Amino acid sequence: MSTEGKSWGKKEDIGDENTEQAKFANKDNTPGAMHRPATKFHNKIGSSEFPAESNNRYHLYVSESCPWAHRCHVVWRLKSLQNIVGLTLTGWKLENISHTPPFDDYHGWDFVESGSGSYSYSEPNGFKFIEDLYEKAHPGYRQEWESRGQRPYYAVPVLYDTKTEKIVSSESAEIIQMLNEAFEEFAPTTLNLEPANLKSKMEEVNSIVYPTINDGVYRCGFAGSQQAYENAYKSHWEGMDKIEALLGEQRFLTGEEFTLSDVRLWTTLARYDTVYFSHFKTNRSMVKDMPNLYRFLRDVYRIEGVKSTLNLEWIKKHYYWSQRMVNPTGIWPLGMATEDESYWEKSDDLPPVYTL
Ligand SMILES: N[C@@H](CCC(=O)N[C@@H](CS)C(=O)NCC(=O)O)C(=O)O
Repeated sequence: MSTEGKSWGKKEDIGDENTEQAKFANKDNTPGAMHRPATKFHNKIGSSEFPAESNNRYHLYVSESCPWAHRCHVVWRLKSLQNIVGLTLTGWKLENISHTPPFDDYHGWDFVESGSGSYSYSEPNGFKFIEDLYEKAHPGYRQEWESRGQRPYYAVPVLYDTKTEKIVSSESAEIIQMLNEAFEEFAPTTLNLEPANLKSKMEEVNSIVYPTINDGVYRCGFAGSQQAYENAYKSHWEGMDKIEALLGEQRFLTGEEFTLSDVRLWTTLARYDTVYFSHFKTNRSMVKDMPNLYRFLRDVYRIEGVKSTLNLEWIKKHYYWSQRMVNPTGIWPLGMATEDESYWEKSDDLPPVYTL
């Protein structure tokens, strides 16, 4: 049976903006290669429509399961924006994902069972599903996708403006930059995760990490043909080996300083041994068997605040249960090494980089 064409996304959805998807788009033309659709909203905090303000005018919607959204949660926490930018964690399910119409039963992330963690979260803007947010901010959003025969892309993270009821951005790479710098005048920390002198090095490592690792694991897992999977797997492991070697020479991706690039790598690695190794068939090695990646994983985990953003149970349930095109039974596995605390903390770890 041919599985051709059952992968996610079409090449023409990549968009022509200067976004990550466009810059690092999957160049594989093999039928069945995955092409992540472009996110639609790319406004900036600090513009006349969206001036920097505190008091939760802006609200961040993230899923604890999603690695892109997790980036934002980590930066929000490290920048101590708890009383400045609101936060809602979605539930873990994405129900009724389908690649073929009709898409009527697909509503995206829900707020029925809200996120876990040591502080409480709520959905203050009256949305039941993330679909409600997208439709409120951009009426006709569903229709725009359905008219092209596609499932509406209800991506998280979303940075939402409660005043204008518009989406500022739905692109994690841009949201983490804004969280890092746009609320500086209100933020109780001087931590800068994108120092000017490291920007070009950051871009250099992002250009490896995004296509081969962050999106790379999805290119393996969502491949719709054997050939597309094999191409994605090869490129993924070229990237992993490069980063393993780099982290053998220095503590973080750009040297000794922890930056947004490290956050971006970390949220993928944190899911690796639980999910990607088996569910996405990236199974050459586990992170725990790659000494430098594993050291990095544990090192970042020990930065104060990071641990509280990691919800492994919801990560596991989300992928294995929601992605029925990959795992039709929806059964999630038991017995993960990552569920043991000793996986994350070892006595010979380096001292934490930051204590907030
Ligand atoms: N380029 C986006 C990717 C976000 C993304 O694809 N999020 C997935 C979850 S991992 C999502 O929300 N999917 C919902 C959908 O496909 O409707 C970003 O980095 O923010």
